[in-house]
Amino acid sequence: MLEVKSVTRMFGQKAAVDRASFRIDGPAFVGIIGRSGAGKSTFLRMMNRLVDASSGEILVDGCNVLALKGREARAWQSQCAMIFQQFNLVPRMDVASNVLHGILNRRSTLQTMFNHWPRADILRALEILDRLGIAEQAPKRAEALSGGQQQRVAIARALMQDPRIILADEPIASLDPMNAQVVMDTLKRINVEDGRMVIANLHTLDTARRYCDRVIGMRDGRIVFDGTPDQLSTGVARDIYGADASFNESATSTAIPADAAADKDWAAQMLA
Ligand SMILES: Nc1ncnc2c1ncn2[C@@H]1O[C@H](COP(=O)(O)OP(=O)(O)OP(=O)(O)O)[C@@H](O)[C@H]1O
Repeated sequence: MLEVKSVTRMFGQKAAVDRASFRIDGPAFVGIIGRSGAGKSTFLRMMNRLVDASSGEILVDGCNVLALKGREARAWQSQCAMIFQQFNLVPRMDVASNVLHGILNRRSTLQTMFNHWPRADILRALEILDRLGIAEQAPKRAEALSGGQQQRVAIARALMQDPRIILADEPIASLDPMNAQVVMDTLKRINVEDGRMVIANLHTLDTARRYCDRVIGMRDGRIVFDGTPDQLSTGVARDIYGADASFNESATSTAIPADAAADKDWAAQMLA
């Protein structure tokens, strides 16, 4: 389904992504890990066409999405929705409108100016919010929600596009461990229940091990590991992160402390 062939992005003399190649056949949950500056964001941005590649191909069902232009490129962008570390919501706008903005590019300027949304779209937005456990937040301003709730709104906005692929750039990097877990559980549900591929840049090993079917490790723009979470040993992680023998996994952990985990169900209800 997805084949990445020798994709490179140069910034001046530096290769941010250097001949990256891999293939994903089904709707897998893929984690990309690596230290800051390894090229993870640049890769996701190339997939979504926010950044142009210098060379290489990304084939989706045989079509090179890197070569698409104009309307076709925009159609591809709505097929691979992106979520970001900082949620990228409109803070003063209500939650439901933020979700509806996922399909803004399908509407006329006039409809947008008068904030007129077809009833079917509004119902679908509310349905998605309900599915993600935040329907009662729909009338509130986005800025009034917790970080975990805001990220779920961003996921709802992505789902509004009905994408085949969800690209998540450090989706939990701004969240506390409990909210991080709720957001990762949500992404996993969407992956398993809907069969949508998820590719997430993650900065913590334990999250990659827990949620991913496949982990890709990047270092200095190159893919230096591509395997299952089981194969992601401490030694392999040390190579990916370029750390010496003192490498400490817990430094990259988002594990929830035991007493907090006991409160998880209660917290999940409170967060919903
Ligand atoms: N617009 C740009 N102009 C110049 N260099 C850039 C640009 N964007 C990224 N880079 C460089 O490309 C390299 C890869 O950056 P990228 O943001 O993709 O890494 P990352 O693994 O996502 O890191 P982080 O986790 O910190 O976001 C870095 O050296 C970065 O400085």
